[in-house]
Amino acid sequence: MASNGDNNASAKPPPEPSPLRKAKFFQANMRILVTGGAGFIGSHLVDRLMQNEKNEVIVVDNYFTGSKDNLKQWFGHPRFELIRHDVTEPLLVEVDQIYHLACPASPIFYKYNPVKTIKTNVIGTLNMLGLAKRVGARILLTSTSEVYGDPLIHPQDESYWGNVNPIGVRSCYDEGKRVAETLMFDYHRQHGIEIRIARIFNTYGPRMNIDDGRVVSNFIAQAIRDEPLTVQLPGTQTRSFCYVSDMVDGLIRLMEGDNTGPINIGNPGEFTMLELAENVKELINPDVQIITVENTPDDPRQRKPDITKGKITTRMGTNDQIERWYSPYGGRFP
Ligand SMILES: NC(=O)c1ccc[n+]([C@@H]2O[C@H](COP(=O)([O-])OP(=O)(O)OC[C@H]3O[C@@H](n4cnc5c(N)ncnc54)[C@H](O)[C@@H]3O)[C@@H](O)[C@H]2O)c1
Ligand SMILES: O=c1ccn([C@@H]2O[C@H](COP(=O)(O)OP(=O)(O)O[C@H]3OC[C@@H](O)[C@H](O)[C@H]3O)[C@@H](O)[C@H]2O)c(=O)[nH]1
Repeated sequence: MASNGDNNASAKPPPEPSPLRKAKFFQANMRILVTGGAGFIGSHLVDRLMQNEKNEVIVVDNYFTGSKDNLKQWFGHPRFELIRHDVTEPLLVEVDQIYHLACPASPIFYKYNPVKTIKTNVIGTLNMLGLAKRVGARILLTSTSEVYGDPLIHPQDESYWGNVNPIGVRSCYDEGKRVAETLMFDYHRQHGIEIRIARIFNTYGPRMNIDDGRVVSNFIAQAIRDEPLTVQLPGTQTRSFCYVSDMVDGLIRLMEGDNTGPINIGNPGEFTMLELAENVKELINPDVQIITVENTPDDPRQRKPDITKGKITTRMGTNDQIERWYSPYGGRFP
């Protein structure tokens, strides 16, 4: 009987490992979980992550405000998985990074079921931190400029602790995100979890739901439908709008960098809501009317990010034009 050694003498040598392994920039494959990945920002983030062939992407979403349609380009792709799951329930998947976005973002949606919103922020973030701890993953939370509430300093930098009503109709979201940030830092200090916190400022772009209720999509939808643009009183309140691709750049750079945050990510170009309405009117429908309507309680009167810290960690976008968004989005209107 021939020995194993005799057999091997005529066998081919094993194949060489891929030359990529010896390359200077070789990285092992990365499995990345994106919660809320069927939503507006999440689906753009997934698109960008999928462009890197070393990434496998798992999306979990309960489709409250998101849609499978936002991800249909990835259905059937071998590096992509989509799971219907509510983050208020525990989840076990083996991943290296977690982008934790799951949470309704538009005020009309987060106020619709406030108890669910706070559960999503608190229990959802606890579950994702538990997962990060168990599998040793780095986790990034998409927090918000709303942690500054109705800010008493302007522009807002990360050292400001905010001016938030703890019992108001926006508190389920604002205070929910503040607790989520607390949980992130407690897991970091107590369990050594690698954390990243992005404080996102108002973001706009394609795939915002037409009935989303946020101001940019509202005004553009109204202008296209020839309905009056509804400026909520007083109209002098300000926001600073960031285009979604710049936001995604910032989030990925924050995840890949060394800074835990919190880091403001946004565009410091600041507009009053009246100015925004006039801008949309001029660009889309010069004949449309602008009217003023009642506002909702606790609406922040001014908001503009100080992005000094973010510039070091991420690359901020320029002051984008509405047209840049309007043309790809226009095709989706009825
Ligand atoms: N868009 C902005 O201007 C803005 C500003 C500040 C912070 N953020 C944060 O960024 C994240 C994404 O915002 P967006 O604008 O893409 O909102 P979005 O509403 O379009 O997306 C949120 C996604 O989370 C999903 N989701 C909600 N609750 C869930 C739950 N319990 N379990 C699983 N999935 C759930 C929704 O179905 C949706 O797909 C949110 O965390 C939001 O708080 C957004
Ligand atoms: O039709 C409208 C809608 C809104 N507005 C005004 O536009 C401003 C912006 O309102 P939006 O609903 O777009 O968004 P907000 O800035 O209140 O909250 C937003 O900011 C932080 C994020 O975390 C939230 O997810 C996001 O929705 C508010 O002052 C509001 O009063 C109008 O004037 N007309």
